[in-house]
Amino acid sequence: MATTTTAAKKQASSGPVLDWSAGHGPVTGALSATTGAFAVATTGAATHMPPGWALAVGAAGALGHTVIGLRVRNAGRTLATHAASWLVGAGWTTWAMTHGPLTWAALGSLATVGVGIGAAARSAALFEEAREEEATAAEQRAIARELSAERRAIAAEWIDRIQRVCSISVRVVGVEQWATGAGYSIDAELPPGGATWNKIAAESARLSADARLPHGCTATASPGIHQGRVIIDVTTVNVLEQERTYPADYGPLSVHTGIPWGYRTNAEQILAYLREQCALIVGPTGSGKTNMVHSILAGFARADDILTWVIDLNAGSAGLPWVLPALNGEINAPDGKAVRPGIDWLAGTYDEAMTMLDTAVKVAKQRKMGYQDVLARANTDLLPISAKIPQIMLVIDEGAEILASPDRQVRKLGEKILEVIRIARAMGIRTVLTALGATGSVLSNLMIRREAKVRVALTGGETEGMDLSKMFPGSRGLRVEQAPHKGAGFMGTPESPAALFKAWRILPNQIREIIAATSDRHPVLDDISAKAAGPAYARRWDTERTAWMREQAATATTSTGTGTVGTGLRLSALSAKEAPGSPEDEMLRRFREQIDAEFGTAPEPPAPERSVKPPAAGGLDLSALRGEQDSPAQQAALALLLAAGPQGTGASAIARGLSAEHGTSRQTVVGWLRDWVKDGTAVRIGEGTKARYVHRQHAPEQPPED
Ligand SMILES: Nc1ncnc2c1ncn2[C@@H]1O[C@H](COP(=O)(O)OP(=O)(O)OP(=O)(O)O)[C@@H](O)[C@H]1O
Repeated sequence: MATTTTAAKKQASSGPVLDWSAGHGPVTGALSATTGAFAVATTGAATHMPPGWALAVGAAGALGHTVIGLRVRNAGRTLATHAASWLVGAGWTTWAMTHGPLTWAALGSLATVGVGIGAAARSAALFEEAREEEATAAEQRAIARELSAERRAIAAEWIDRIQRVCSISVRVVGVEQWATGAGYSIDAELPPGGATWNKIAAESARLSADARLPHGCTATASPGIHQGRVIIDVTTVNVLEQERTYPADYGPLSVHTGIPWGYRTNAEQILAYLREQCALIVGPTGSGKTNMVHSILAGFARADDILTWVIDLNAGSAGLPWVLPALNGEINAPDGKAVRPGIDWLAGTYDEAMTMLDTAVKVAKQRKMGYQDVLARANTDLLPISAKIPQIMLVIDEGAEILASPDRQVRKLGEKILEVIRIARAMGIRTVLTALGATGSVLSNLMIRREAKVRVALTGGETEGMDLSKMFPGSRGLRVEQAPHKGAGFMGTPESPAALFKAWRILPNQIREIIAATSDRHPVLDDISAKAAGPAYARRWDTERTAWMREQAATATTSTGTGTVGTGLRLSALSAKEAPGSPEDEMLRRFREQIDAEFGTAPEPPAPERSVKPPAAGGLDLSALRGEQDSPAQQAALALLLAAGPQGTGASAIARGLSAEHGTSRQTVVGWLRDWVKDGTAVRIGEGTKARYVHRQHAPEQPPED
């Protein structure tokens, strides 16, 4: 109450509040003007107000609106309308006060004034709207003019350049600047007289030099919409030089929509379509192959219709970062649920790899029989892959080396890999093989040539043994020197011709993020397949079958002495010696139970199919070495280690040395080396695939004994 009185007093003392900027439409404006004028006239007449006052208020109103109009940049015409409305209103009020407002003449003329003001205001508003639209259009025209001026300049520059370098007079039809900002494409018409696009393509290097493009940028010509047109893609920023991390969007993917494997020189993603294709990735040591495998596994983990099975006989380094954080319970899901590993199965030993490949063959055969009705209904011979019937992607690190191995045992694995490739395309099992090199023998295999058309060659500056023409038959102008950066190389798929590309850098923290983000997205093996896969699959996380993972972690702990491995994962919990029934055993058992209970990855088998051996004390399954202790092969291996001197050697080199005489597998040698490190015979230097073993006689200093 008090407030209202104060406000009323304030208003009374400061006079009527006039809001000059208050907005009115044509109707409300006219109404407000006429009712206001009528009110002033009747009150003025009743109170004998001098009529000149109304005129003064009108003049002030006209002035006030004009000032505000100018401030908001109204058109002159709008200003005039507003001012005129005030003045006409004021004129009528003055006249009505003199002659009496309550006469038919006064009321009639007021209505006419109202309609007049309304019509004027309406036309002013329309005019104002049109004026605004015109201003926006003019602004857009200016931007477009600026853009097309830039495009016209590019077109003129390249018409001259192509004339100068290739002696061809083209007519540029369009210039498209890439949204990524890494360059532009020119669409040009070739002159009549038989000029072809490849004439320009052949001069790519000279055109790039003439355009003064930065190193690593290219001008590449390709066919246009018909044979008389050419598209020239010009990169102006060398994105292959930059380190780009795996995109932070971990949204769902599908085998049908393609899985991004990296990016092209125009910074656009390149997708691998693997429903029917297998893939081959070649990269020498240090080229960024392991990193690329991780970014591939990231894509597979994001898909809701892919189960990833990994074989990595090289101490499981490709797969472990996708399993251990979940296995160790290091990642907490927000809802407290168990987190599933980022891959569905990891084989790090020969036996486990064989089991996995046998299972894949069984699944493929069972799917062929069990899904006859589904195939008939969908009228296809390609099993319709979905989250309910997932695709199995077998990723085999250094799989090409397995195929080309001289070792008889390893070759058996190779034969199984080829069998999977041969029989399982239609049934949704495909492979990704990596290779250190040795592609000649692998690519001469008809099965690989035919089925693995998604190909990657990571060069990382390595020129030795890189035969790009074998990897990408039919593509010209690919030179290893074009991709000198780690993680960069060439990629070609049936959909996208071989060209430069780079894999994203992916670090352990992103792997952990992806494991967490995708945990409840992974599909479950369909019942028909799970039945075929049996206990071999259902028990894949059993203690004795994952013992090697713990051993791997323990070895890494011993060698670094810090409780962490190169991947940055905390493995100290696994480094302790365990006996059956130890906390680690218990943890693994609980992990498996949780996985099965939460996700029902497979039906619980009645009894294990394989003979399950209890893990030896210390958590190591040494069965592979039983009967081989101090065998001639082992003695020969020790001799090779000694002969390697302070430089040391690795498991592969020793296995190669033994292959002719003993045919020992690399995996067996890995086991021996591991034992020798434990009992102090050898010292391990370096990490992961760079690890070397030096005989203690040559070791620079003995590791401290605890
Ligand atoms: N896509 C990439 N972008 C930037 N740097 C990369 C990329 N990939 C790899 N690197 C760099 O190269 C190094 C080697 O990568 P990676 O371990 O993947 O190679 P590799 O071929 O598997 O070698 P090795 O067999 O010796 O382990 C990495 O530590 C990283 O510094």
